[in-house]
Amino acid sequence: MRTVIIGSGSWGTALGQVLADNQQDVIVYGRNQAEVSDINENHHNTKYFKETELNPLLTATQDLSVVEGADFVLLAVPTIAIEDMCKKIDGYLKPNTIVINVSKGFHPETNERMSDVIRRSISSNKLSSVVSLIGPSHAEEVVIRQLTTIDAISLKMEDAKQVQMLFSNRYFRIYTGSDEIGSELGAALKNVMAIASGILSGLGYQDNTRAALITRGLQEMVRYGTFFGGQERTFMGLTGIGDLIVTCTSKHSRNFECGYQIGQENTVDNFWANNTKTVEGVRTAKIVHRVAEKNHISMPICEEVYQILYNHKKPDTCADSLMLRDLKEEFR
Ligand SMILES: NC(=O)C1=CN([C@@H]2O[C@H](COP(=O)(O)OP(=O)(O)OC[C@H]3O[C@@H](n4cnc5c(N)ncnc54)[C@H](OP(=O)(O)O)[C@@H]3O)[C@@H](O)[C@H]2O)C=CC1
Ligand SMILES: O=C(CO)COP(=O)(O)O
Repeated sequence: MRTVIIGSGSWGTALGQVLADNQQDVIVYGRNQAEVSDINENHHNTKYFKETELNPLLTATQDLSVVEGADFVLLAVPTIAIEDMCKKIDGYLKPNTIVINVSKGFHPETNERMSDVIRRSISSNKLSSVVSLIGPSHAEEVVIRQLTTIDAISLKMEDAKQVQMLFSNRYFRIYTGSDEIGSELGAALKNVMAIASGILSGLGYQDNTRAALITRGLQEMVRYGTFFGGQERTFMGLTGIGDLIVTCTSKHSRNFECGYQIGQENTVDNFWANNTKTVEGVRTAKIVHRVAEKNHISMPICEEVYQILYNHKKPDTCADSLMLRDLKEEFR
């Protein structure tokens, strides 16, 4: 069985190494010459992992035709690039390919979940199913083989099980599930909560505040996710509370880091001027704002993040906005 990973960034490289550790036939496609050479010649991906030495069995290429004949194709590019990438690889795919999604967020214009984008953008005869591999998993820790557990979610359980077998090993354990809506919505929304958690930390708020944020953030995720058909119990698992905890509390989270900078500087201006990293929660906040408003879903924390990011609301006024809200506005 052959796997091609599309994207030589942090997550593509770390997941490639898991498969190399499992002695699977795997290769990473990257558009960036420096990253590809670094992997092939130095067994490093210095841009993302500094000194960490990669498994020498992991190789990379800049030739997209490598996708031809692959049994598994894993898309490790940001949400904004998924549709375009699916269209580029479609011609190379063989029938019944399992496409693995790891991106967390929505299509920037249509608001679709990633599995829907992939199903729409790849010819149906080429696709066995989409399996989303999501859960609490910072690439920086997976690449140094920290114990990690995530979910393989698919509408086709036999494909989820194949992905489970492919990736599982002594430091990387995969569980399976079928609640695609609840899992993908949880993984997308937790990024907005991680920005909120970073903002509050940057403003100087401590442990009580973070616990409140995580708990009330989870309530918002459940409210939003169940409105669209996700199952409440999914949010108590790895793609919900698990991913929420890891990103709201970790220095590795780019969403947390983005929020932290905004909170410390008490303005969003430098973030907009200088950010070059993949911070998925920023666009997700805008989509959640639009969708929640249209459907009358109460999302007070997400709304504050949106107001800070897009309407220049001062971060230090947001605590009052949340804490002094009408007490009658109480959702369990
Ligand atoms: N990093 C992590 O710990 C985790 C990430 N994820 C999710 O995985 C997804 C990918 O993130 P991650 O690997 O971290 O991101 P990175 O920014 O580390 O890497 C993104 C990769 O995609 C490439 N890329 C970016 N834009 C395009 C494009 N338009 N066309 C083709 N290639 C493109 C980049 O190339 P270049 O270097 O040339 O810009 C880079 O190789 C995100 O949705 C993220 O939320 C999920 C779990 C963990
Ligand atoms: O999703 C992640 C870990 O599970 C990565 O989080 P960030 O995108 O915030 O770095």
